[in-house]
Amino acid sequence: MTATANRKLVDTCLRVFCDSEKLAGLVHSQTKSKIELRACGNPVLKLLLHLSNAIKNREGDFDLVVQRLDDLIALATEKFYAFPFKDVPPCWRDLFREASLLKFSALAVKGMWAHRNESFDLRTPSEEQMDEMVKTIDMALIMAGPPPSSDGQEQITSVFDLLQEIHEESIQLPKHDSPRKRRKVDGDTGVWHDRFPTSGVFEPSVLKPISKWSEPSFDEFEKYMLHPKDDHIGPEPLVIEGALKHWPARTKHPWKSPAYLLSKTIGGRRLVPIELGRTYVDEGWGQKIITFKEFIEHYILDPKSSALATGYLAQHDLFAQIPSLREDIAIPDYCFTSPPPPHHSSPLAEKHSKLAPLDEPLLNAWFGPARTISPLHTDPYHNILSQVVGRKYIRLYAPNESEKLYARGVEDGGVDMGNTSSLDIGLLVGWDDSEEERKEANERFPLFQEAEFMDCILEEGECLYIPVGWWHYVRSLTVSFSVSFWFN
Ligand SMILES: O=C(O)CCC(=O)C(=O)O
Ligand SMILES: [Fe+2]
Repeated sequence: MTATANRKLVDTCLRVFCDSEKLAGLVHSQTKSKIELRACGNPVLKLLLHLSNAIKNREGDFDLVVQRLDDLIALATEKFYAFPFKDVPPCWRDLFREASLLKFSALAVKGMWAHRNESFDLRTPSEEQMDEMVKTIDMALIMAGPPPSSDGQEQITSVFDLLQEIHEESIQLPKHDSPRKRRKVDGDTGVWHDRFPTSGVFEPSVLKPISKWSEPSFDEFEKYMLHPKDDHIGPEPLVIEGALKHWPARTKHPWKSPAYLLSKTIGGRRLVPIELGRTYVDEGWGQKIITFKEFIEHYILDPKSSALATGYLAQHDLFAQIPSLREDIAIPDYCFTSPPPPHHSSPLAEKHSKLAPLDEPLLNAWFGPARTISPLHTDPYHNILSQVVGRKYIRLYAPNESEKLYARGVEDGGVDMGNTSSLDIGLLVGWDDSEEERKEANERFPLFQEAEFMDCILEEGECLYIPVGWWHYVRSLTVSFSVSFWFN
């Protein structure tokens, strides 16, 4: 019941997020954080403690408390721009996270606790208050990363579960309302569609089809990898049919249904990072963080009329962020086989073979409209790319074709793009641009046409095994949702 969820949520905020001892720990910890935060002035930490007490004791003007917390978040954000993202000193991440959790607490207490006495007014927060709460805590996760302790991570997960519960409770309509009305989430189109459109865009012909195998067993797949046809090349890509049959995402919890995805994301309020622009090597490419609902509404369901750039939720660990979606899928057994070391010798292969073994496969979501393009690149892991919704054209080149594929190098700013090719396959093959442009591009990259490839259209429900180091170019033909499982 919402009342219980409300109570638990407020309790977590007051007991955990506003815990002065935890915040004081930040002040007194012997880490670099302390020194750096001290350098910017102990007042920052004092203010944090002061605001936390104000929330805990429900003293003062909460709007003002939120404003001061916004100032602290802005101070931390400024530092995020002063460093490459991965080098942002932990203290600024800590400040961002703690100030955000306090802001969340202030919003939650304000939205749900009406009186200043010990009894709850069991009020359901308004839509706007829910929007603001979810945004605040999701931004903290995305910008600052999850809290370092597993306790801290569990607390955040349970807060999202409670918010989900409160949301579900709030959309329960009285019995006499029709089910049709229940699904109404979108003001413009009235009702969310029950499934994403299946219409497609231009479809390249498959010229060198990759072999297919229906549900190989664990042993059969391991043998396939260990005893390749050509010893110089090693295991080749393989389309695996039937392996996703039992995934809830393909059966009772259909990811092809926008309404289902929205229901899992607190009514589409969860934030996701989106890549914008044709491909990540194009000029003008960028990223932004938007709500799941905005993404589905503007970039997936209505990509043309919105006149926006293509948006792609690409290479994002959505399942760490939303664990209930993780329950709709299963790591394919194939990821637990022991693949052979790279068969070819190259600096890239050397780098791959030095990577520490993963404890668990790395999961990533790839969700977007028709015509997202992942340019030709390699990854340092084997991959089972699983197609949950829609279809994709995929073209692969063996590692020993690398000289014909014009890998980029270290670019301005020191970013190593050695795993990404300079080639725009769509342009070179003539799918996307004029004949003249195609010719010109081929003159610039004369070896490209000699490179041997294999290709496929990965259909809904199929997986593609991509061996480590193989170049791949991926182009969605319809709305598409794939999950990649990287393993070694
Ligand atoms: O599906 C895509 O767009 C790219 C997938 C990919 O590159 C991968 O899973 O490694
Ligand atoms: Fe990849």
